[in-house]
Amino acid sequence: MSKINVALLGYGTVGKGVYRTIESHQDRLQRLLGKEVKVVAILVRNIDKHIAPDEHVLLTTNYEDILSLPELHIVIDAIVGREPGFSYLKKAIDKGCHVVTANKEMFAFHGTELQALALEKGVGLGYEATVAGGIPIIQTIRQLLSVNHFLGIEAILNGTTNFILTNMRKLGSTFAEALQVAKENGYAESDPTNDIEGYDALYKGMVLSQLIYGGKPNIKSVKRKGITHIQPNHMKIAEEADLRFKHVVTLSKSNNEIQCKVEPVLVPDSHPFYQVEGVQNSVSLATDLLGTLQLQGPGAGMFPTASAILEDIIQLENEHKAPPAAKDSVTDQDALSQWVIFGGYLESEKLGSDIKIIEKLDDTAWVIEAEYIPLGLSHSSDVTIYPLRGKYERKKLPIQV
Ligand SMILES: NC(=O)C1=CN([C@@H]2O[C@H](COP(=O)(O)OP(=O)(O)OC[C@H]3O[C@@H](n4cnc5c(N)ncnc54)[C@H](OP(=O)(O)O)[C@@H]3O)[C@@H](O)[C@H]2O)C=CC1
Ligand SMILES: N[C@@H](CC=O)C(=O)O
Repeated sequence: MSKINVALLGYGTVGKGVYRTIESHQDRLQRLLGKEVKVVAILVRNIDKHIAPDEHVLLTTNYEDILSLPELHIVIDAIVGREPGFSYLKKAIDKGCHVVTANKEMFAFHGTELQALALEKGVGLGYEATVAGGIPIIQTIRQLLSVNHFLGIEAILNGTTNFILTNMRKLGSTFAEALQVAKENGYAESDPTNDIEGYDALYKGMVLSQLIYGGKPNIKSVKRKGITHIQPNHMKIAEEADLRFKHVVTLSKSNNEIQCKVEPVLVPDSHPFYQVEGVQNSVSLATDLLGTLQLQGPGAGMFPTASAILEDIIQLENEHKAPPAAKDSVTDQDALSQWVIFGGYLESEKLGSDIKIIEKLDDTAWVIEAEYIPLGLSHSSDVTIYPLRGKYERKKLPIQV
């Protein structure tokens, strides 16, 4: 069985989650892709902290070792920060690899350039894991965008802050205690300032903005506030009035300007975010046709993030499947098996024995079935041939020519 060779950049919470999921879901992946998916190399920063999970996996701190692998198909970015992630993915795309990233900071700033490069090189680029952890938000928005116009988004996009707010309120934890558990659970960024001061949520908002509005908000005009100043006694008073603190990203566009806010807000028990607890994220998408769609699910952590990355791998592998091998035949219609021929008088000698007449529609129109249309017929000036999509159901008895 042929293989899809994968390199993992980063072997922390996300990298390990991806490795383990590829191992545990190998049979399923093989059924879906018809190929074995194999992690062949892992890049880390500090090699002394790690052991290769398998003797056949190259564990290295040198990206060039990975780029020089002769057979490499997919590079997954699960490292931290804008650089070196951006440069690494550019090199992977240049080499002809598909790339998948979970690195939202890098993608928020360099996503458009990477997408253009991937398009130019004919490779795939997946970034489902950059926003809202395991929620398939990127796919959902892409699908909706084909018909809907987006009026705005309201979302809880950071699992760590929602987890901290929940634990402080429900368990009476201090801020520091709740953050410590979020770190231990693998939810927090390697520098948790990104979570608690709202940078991570802002990066995710930027990724969504680029997808929905084709541009990003002006960073200088974005109101970004974290959760560090929320006082426990304010939480208590709010709770008694059935109000809860939620850290919310709001995205909209008016007068051709994209507005983005990241801030703690209070929601009443009638609001959909009221029950969004712990590491959950929630995204409320307001559209012109569908109305408002609400998605909710785990926003951080090892396996929800691995799920998003694996979804990307499956999708881009299927999108970039090699086309079926060309036949020796002569027209570009040869993948089709049925055609409708209009015009002229169809003579059996013109057709040849490989062509079956399915039905005569009238004196000048015929439904036929064949592997391909012979050149003589397709170049004949008195006939027009249309490929038939789907399977034609015969209405009358077949007619002999
Ligand atoms: N944790 C989560 O729930 C989610 C995280 N993400 C994103 O995924 C990425 C990874 O997150 P996470 O796994 O939590 O982070 P971790 O801190 O757990 O792991 C980061 C890994 O990347 C490696 N690394 C970092 N910088 C470099 C570098 N310059 N060169 C080589 N290796 C490097 C580290 O190596 P070493 O171990 O040697 O230090 C480590 O193995 C981040 O961009 C994050 O924002 C996205 C969605 C969810
Ligand atoms: N630190 C992030 C991880 C996922 O993106 C979060 O808590 O949401």
